[in-house]
Amino acid sequence: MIEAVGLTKRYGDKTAVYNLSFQVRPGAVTGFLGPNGSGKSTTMRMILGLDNPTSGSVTIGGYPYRKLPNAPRQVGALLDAKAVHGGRSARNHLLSLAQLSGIPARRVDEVLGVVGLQDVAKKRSKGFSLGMGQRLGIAAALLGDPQVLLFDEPVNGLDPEGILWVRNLMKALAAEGRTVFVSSHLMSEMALTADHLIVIGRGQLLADMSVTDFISANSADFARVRTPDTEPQLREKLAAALAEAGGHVLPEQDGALRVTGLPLPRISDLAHDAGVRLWELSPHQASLEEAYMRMTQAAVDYRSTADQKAGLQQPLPPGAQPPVPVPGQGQPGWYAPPPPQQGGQPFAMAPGGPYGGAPGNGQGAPAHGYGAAGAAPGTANPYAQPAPPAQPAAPAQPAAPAPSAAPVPQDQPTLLTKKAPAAPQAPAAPPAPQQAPAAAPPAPPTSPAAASGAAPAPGPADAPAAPVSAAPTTQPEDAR
Ligand SMILES: Nc1ncnc2c1ncn2[C@@H]1O[C@H](COP(=O)(O)OP(=O)(O)OP(=O)(O)O)[C@@H](O)[C@H]1O
Repeated sequence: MIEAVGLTKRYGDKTAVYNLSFQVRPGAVTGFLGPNGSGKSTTMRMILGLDNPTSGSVTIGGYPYRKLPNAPRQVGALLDAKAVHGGRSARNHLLSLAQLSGIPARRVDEVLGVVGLQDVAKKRSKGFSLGMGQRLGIAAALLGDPQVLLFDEPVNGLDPEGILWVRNLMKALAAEGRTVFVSSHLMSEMALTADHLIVIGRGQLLADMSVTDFISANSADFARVRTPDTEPQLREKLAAALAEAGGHVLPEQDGALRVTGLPLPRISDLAHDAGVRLWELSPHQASLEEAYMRMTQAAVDYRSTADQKAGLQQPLPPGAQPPVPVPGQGQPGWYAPPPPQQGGQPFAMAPGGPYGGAPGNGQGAPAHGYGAAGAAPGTANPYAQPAPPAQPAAPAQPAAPAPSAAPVPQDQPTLLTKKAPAAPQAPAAPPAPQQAPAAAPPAPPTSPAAASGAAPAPGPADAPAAPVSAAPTTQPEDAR
């Protein structure tokens, strides 16, 4: 198990990681998510003893990495696939790492086979493609057959077959009881690979929970309802009935309606009562990408001047007028419904019809769409997954890391409530971390070293380099 307690890292006046506490448990793939510059690599470097924390600590199996007995046999990592001696062949690169750690040469050939590089084992790695380099880095991480594995963006540059292979590899490693900690920006891939998520923003913990809980906590489940394409008036009629009954209704591009706030049986009954035939009525959950975007948007440092939400925005039906952004406020029209506990009220009835009405006023007045006038916020989740236990009270917010930090209110965007963008310069304190709703399982046994009660190894100077592609990155701190 990896355990961070109050982990903080400052580079001069830059706070890269602040007061981070989490556990990464064996037997699961734990995804490590966060926007660019949020501190993921810094955290991984501290886990691997490549950077010293300014304060706090991080241990693997109860030991700081540098004091871990026989660390290269217990921990493998891929931090930077390019950190190899390009003049060496793949095999020689792995062989040199193996020799440093007392790993037998036959293991080199084994891992070359595992990552599919056996045919190019004698080729110099400087001629490798990005994906081949990633495979070599993964081979290095696997070399010591470690119980704990860290991967920083392992699928970067891999082809679809390679991505599938990495996904299956991570899952297989976790299924063997290993601790697998993997960072990625590919949400669709994380949704398929990870069991648990640790999400950070601006160096601070935003969420520590299962993937399922994360999506539920940051989006509402919804229903898709479709009426016969040939009779558009039925769609209008149903939308009005659903809104009247307290539902929140959004048009989808293909003519269907996206409905939150009403359970499926109720939608069916309302359609029946209104004399509207249905071509589709199906339950849906927002994607991890939608939930992640919703959660982290207040903690994004590097944002394109182009509309970064374009692909997530609610598409408008033909002829509908797009919502008009309120100057100085966020873009209306988030695609993912807000989570129920955020009191999401995506739509209120627009005067003048479903797509008409005044531009959003930032308080819930719609620019388009259907909805119940004055629908109660916090409408129950329509698709009735078991409600998670009440979240424990959020811990007191830590002081902002930099003196200039300006607090930004917890972002609770709804489809109509627009958020004020973060102040351009001031690093904002991210929202209070979400805790896993379910009680954390008891901590499984720690790494073999700790479990066996082995005495800590000598100090840092004696710690052998890990047989990992992290090893060559041991440049002096602050050199970047
Ligand atoms: N050696 C260093 N010296 C100064 N600042 C650093 C150093 N290393 C990291 N930082 C800063 O710390 C912050 C966190 O960087 P880090 O690389 O950990 O983020 P990240 O989450 O891994 O980002 P990405 O997703 O883009 O890889 C950034 O603002 C970065 O510029």
